[in-house]
Amino acid sequence: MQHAIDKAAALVEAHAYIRQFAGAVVVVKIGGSIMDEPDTLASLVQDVCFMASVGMRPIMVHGGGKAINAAMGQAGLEAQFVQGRRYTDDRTLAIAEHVLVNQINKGIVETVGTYGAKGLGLHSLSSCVVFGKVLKLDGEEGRKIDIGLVGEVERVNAEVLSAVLDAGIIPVIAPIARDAAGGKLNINADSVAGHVAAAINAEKLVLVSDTHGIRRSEDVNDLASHLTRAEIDELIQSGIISAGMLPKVEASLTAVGAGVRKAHIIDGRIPHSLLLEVYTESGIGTEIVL
Ligand SMILES: Nc1ncnc2c1ncn2[C@@H]1O[C@H](COP(=O)(O)OP(=O)(O)O)[C@@H](O)[C@H]1O
Ligand SMILES: CC(=O)N[C@@H](CCC(=O)OP(=O)(O)O)C(=O)O
Repeated sequence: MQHAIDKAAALVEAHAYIRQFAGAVVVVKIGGSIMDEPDTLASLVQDVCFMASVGMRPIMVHGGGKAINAAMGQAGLEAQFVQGRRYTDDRTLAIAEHVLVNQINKGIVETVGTYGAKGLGLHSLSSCVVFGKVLKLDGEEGRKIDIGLVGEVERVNAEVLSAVLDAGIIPVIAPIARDAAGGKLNINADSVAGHVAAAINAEKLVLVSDTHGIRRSEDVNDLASHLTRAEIDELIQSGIISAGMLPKVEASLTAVGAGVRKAHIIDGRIPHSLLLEVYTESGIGTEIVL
């Protein structure tokens, strides 16, 4: 009996948040790091569909770095990353687009359908909503680092996104952008999510990855529940925040800097971590604040 009463209490707790977030846009970025297990991905998509059915307006942005690595390996190419971004030549771009758009995006849209919601893939082979220019990374002594056909976001078509949301459809965005000349650029999916959240004035940005949160030291259990821009800068300088975490903190700061109320990094391997973050009092993961 107590178990049943606890379940009802969880629903009542959720009710307050369901009312608070009615109509609010939340951008959920799904990292390739949690896509190994189809059940984990499906459960996350189910959570997003739940959010839509209780009145939120979720937008999904997905990555797929691990799957691209595997496809590159099969093609005899070695993946190289600089500051969390993949060095991308023509062949790599073609592989990344195929994996991200034809496999992952398509799969997520189909899964949305199985949970009774409607998803629409927005990407380089359909209606693209993300436009970019070539990204040059900052190197030592003011030098710029060229990593090929990698982009940074210049513009997000928020009008198209709003129209899709107004139609009750969940946008599912893949991180291959168009450039001004009609070419394509590979953009880190966290960066895309941060700019999408900023452009559409989202309430929240949630980056779902394979870590309980951001480590503050070498100790894997030393996780931060909150981090400010100054603390993040220090952790980058000391090398504690590195690799794939770099674009996540940058994206979170882009979003909160533009007025998005909350940016979170949560662990998608915890069942229903997304619902726990949005609909309960006990926040999980790391929240990035200004
Ligand atoms: N300070 C840190 N705290 C937590 N994870 C970190 C940190 N610095 C680097 N990382 C790495 O970032 C990874 C997440 O980035 P990434 O592999 O690109 O994930 P995703 O595919 O979800 O975008 C973690 O698994 C971890 O290895
Ligand atoms: C330029 C760049 O790095 N693009 C990423 C796009 C996919 C991505 O970001 O996937 P995750 O979210 O799984 O890391 C890449 O090629 O891996």
